[in-house]
Amino acid sequence: WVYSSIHGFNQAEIKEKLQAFPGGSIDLLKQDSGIAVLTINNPSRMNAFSGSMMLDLEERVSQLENWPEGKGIIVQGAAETFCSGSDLNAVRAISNQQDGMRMCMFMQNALTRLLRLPLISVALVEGRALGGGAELTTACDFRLMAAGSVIQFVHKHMGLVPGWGGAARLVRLVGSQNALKLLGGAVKVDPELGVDIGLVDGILEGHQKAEGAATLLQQAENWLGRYTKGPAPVIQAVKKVVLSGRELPLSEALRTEKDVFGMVWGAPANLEALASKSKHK
Ligand SMILES: CC[C@H](C(=O)O)C(=O)SCCNC(=O)CCNC(=O)[C@H](O)C(C)(C)COP(=O)(O)OP(=O)(O)OC[C@H]1O[C@@H](n2cnc3c(N)ncnc32)[C@H](O)[C@@H]1OP(=O)(O)O
Repeated sequence: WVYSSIHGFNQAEIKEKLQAFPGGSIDLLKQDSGIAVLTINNPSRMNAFSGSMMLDLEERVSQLENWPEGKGIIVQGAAETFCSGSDLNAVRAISNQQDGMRMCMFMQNALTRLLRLPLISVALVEGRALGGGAELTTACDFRLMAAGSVIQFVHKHMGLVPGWGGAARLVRLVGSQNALKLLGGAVKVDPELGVDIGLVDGILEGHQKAEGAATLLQQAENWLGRYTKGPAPVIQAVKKVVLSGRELPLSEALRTEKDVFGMVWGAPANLEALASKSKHK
């Protein structure tokens, strides 16, 4: 949690406020494969985040934090587009300073927890990821884009900067020079540019409803499968050591790595591998 009561954050207050802006949902499907699919679902508003969807997101993240069998997660939008950011109707209604700050802290908490899940996460971007939708993509470990899709931090055009943690994460992903260009120019990032600057990890062909070919979701699952093959405790351990290396100062990251190592050392997957005398040819 980035913000709690010691930062003057009153979660109950903002939850009550957000509840007043209903519409859409965040749908979670946990699969036996250990890969979950999280769908941003508000197609009549290009999957914009209503207030109740922000609450839904936090609830879904809590469910994923308690999923021992989980290994990975794909975040996608419904109806062939990703997410057009905050619902502008809600934004207009809470455009005062106090509510804006509360919403910002709530979403930073939720997206930070999403990124910190012990699961390998992929944003599957089809169509547009705008404003808060672009920020959401940075709260995943990887981004895959369908041909013809766009990620755009449109905040400058709204007289804003990212507030859901998207700027801080973007700098870490693409460096400060590229981040400044993307935010300062509200640049439309297509898949090729995304790959070029290191924001995007793969380009997918086809559509969600592709006939006779792998759907985008199947392609994303195949892509992710390379990294989630193996027992859940080991995959979760991999994510934890990378996360601590990414977020913590070196000494703290090393101590965390020791603790995580302690959890896999002598555990069933380790003993099985030792017994099988495996060769890594
Ligand atoms: C920037 C900070 C903030 C944050 O980080 O919290 C935000 O995210 S603010 C939101 C930023 N996003 C936008 O400003 C998107 C504005 N919308 C568009 O640019 C277009 O609608 C677009 C490009 C997403 C789609 O254009 P297209 O021509 O394909 O479709 P329509 O414009 O007809 O859209 C269909 C329908 O969706 C409604 N819509 C789209 N985005 C939003 C939104 N963010 N909030 C509320 N409603 C949205 C749009 O108004 C249309 O509704 P209709 O009733 O049919 O007019």
